[in-house]
Amino acid sequence: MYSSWFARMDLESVQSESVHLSVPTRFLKSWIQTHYSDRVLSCWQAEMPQVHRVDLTVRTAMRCASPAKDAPVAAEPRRDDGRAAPELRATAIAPVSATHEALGGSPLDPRLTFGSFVIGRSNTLAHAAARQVAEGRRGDPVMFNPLYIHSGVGLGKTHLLQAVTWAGNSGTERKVLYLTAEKFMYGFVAALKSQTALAFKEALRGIDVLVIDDLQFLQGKTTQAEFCHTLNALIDAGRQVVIAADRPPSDLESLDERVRSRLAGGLVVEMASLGEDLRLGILKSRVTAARAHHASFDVPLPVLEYLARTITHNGRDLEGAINRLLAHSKLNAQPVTLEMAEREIRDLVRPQEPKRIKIEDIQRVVARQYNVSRSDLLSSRRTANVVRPRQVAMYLAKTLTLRSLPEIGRRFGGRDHTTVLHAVRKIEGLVAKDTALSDEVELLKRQLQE
Ligand SMILES: Nc1ncnc2c1ncn2[C@@H]1O[C@H](COP(=O)(O)OP(=O)(O)OP(=O)(O)O)[C@@H](O)[C@H]1O
Repeated sequence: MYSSWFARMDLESVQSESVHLSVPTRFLKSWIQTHYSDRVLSCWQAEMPQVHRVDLTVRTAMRCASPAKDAPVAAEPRRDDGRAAPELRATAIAPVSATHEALGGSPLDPRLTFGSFVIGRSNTLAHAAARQVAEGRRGDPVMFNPLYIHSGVGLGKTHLLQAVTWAGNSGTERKVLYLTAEKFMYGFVAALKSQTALAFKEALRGIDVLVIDDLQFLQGKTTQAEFCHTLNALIDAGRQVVIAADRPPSDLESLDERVRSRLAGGLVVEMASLGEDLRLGILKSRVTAARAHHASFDVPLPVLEYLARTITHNGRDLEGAINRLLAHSKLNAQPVTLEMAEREIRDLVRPQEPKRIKIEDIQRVVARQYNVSRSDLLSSRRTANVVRPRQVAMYLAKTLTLRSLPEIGRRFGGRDHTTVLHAVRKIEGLVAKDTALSDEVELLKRQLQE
């Protein structure tokens, strides 16, 4: 705890009755103020009884500006509208990739650049934040740290993170390292085994931007602790950290509470599912990319519109659909028609995925139904008018979400998992014999699933 919260605290000055301390980030400042201000003051008073106040401020965390300040950061040529030109120049790919590999990063796909990333309503903010990070220069103040992007499967997280890496590494000034969480774990475990863990840590801390993909796969206490230290060390030194995962930080159940709050302390951006316009844009850009190698390949607009309307799931299925049409038209030497498209992509058209229900939604809907407040549900009050709605809400949380009993307990005011289990069993039993309650629960389920 000391090294997480206090190791980077500095003493700025001591006046007669007050002490001035500083920490490198706003997050650390607010955490220490909320959780430790009284203890810090009493520690001072034990040494210097005349001290009555401890002031805590954020000191600017900047690295020394590099002499190569004017060097261009992104090799991607820009259009008037500020977007990058369609493809990263082929000549830029080899050296960037080589630099990245020399740093021990995970492999990069040369197609995943800002140029090929299509912007739509669901990803505008994530894209703008990623772009800002990629264009930052060594020594610039870091605006949001960490930048945390989350979304469901196949909605463009990896694409965006790799785009940051390509663009960031295309200048000579900064080193951007892209690692999947698995590669991070593997790197750390291998370093421990070969007793080079120190060198591994130093190498990580020597980079300007650390990009970690699929954080939900980070496992193991030691690796997590190491990840936490790396995160703290990088952020405190004014370096940028970018993270992607399939859920928000608060839902990363296997991670330590401190890591979760640190992750939530930067900018957290959700990318929602791809809208129809965005799907059409992605399909068009895929066709354009395919035509670079297969000039005769053409997909009429009505076919693209049909695909955008029917393949709603994720970007990977859109890519798969274009690949199939390409393969079919090449192998059979036939033009792409609507009929052929319908036949080829039949299995990619999936039924609508059930809506992902959040525990907060359940608490809100149940509180409204029973005319209590959400804080009543989370409180320790045990009056009948609160106990039953709370049990119903816990029951719904267990049946409508994938959350575990301990996680549900935590989200209901820090209750034990046995309390949740008791509530679930109680409502299950009542629903079986009490039709009024059974109807009520059914109604709540419907409201939540709408
Ligand atoms: N906005 C977009 N513009 C262009 N391509 C996109 C976009 N969003 C997704 N894609 C494409 O969809 C496919 C899946 O995207 P990606 O691998 O980035 O998803 P992900 O969110 O990282 O998925 P996972 O959760 O499985 O890691 C890729 O081929 C990607 O290029």
